[in-house]
Amino acid sequence: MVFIPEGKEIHREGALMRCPNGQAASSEEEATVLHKRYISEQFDRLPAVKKESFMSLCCTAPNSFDPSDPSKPTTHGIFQSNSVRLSGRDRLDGAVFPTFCRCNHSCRPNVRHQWRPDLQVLVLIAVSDIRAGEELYVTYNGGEWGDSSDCSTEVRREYLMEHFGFHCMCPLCKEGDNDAGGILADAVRAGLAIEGGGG
Ligand SMILES: C[S@@+](CC[C@H](N)C(=O)[O-])C[C@H]1O[C@@H](n2cnc3c(N)ncnc32)[C@H](O)[C@@H]1O
Repeated sequence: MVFIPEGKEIHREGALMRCPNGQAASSEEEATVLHKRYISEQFDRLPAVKKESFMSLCCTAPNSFDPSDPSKPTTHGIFQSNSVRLSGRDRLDGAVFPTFCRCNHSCRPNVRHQWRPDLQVLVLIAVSDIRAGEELYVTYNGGEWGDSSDCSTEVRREYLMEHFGFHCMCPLCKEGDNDAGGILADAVRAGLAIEGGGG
C-alpha cells in the first residue's frame, strides 16, 4: 500500500496573504479597524486567481459575514477563520495558506507545520506513517496541551470550542465518544443487572 513515511516532507507553500497580528493603535477598536483595512488592501492587490482561492476558504469566525449581505463572507472573516501565526523573526505576523488552511484539526495530528523564515514558506511534514486516502490532520492549538492523551476529550473540546468555535470531531475525540458510550452502556448494563438481581 502507498504511504507517506513519518518524517517525510509532504508539501511546501508560500502565503496567500499575510498581516501583522498587532498594529500600533490607541484602542482595541482602532486595532480592529486597522486590521480590517490592512486585509482589505492586501486582498485588493491579489491577482484574480488568488482572490478566488482566498474567497473559497472557510469562514467560521464570529461576525465574519457582511452585515449588508449575511451570505457574503468578509475578507477579514476569512482571514480570522484561517490564519496561522508565523514563527522566528516573522512571529508577529499571521498568514493564510491555500493548502494548509484546508486541513482540519486533530488532537492526534499526522502532520506538523513549520514556518521557514529563511525561505518564506510553510513546510508540512508527516509525523506518522500516512496511508493512501487517509486525511491529513494538523493541530490548531500549537501543542498547548502537550501529549493529548494526558488530556480528556472533554477538556480538549472545551479548549477548541472556546478558541476556535467548533465541537471537535477528530478521530481521537470520536474514540473518546465511543469510550464514553461504552462506559455508559456498561453502566446501564450493570444497573439493569443490579435491578434484575435485586428484584
Ligand atoms: C481552517 S478550516 C479547515 C478546513 C475546512 N474544513 C474546509 O473545508 O475548508 C477550520 C474549520 O473547519 C472545521 N473543523 C476543522 N477541524 C475540525 C474538527 N476536528 N472537528 C470539527 N470541525 C472541524 C471547523 O468548522 C473549523 O472552524
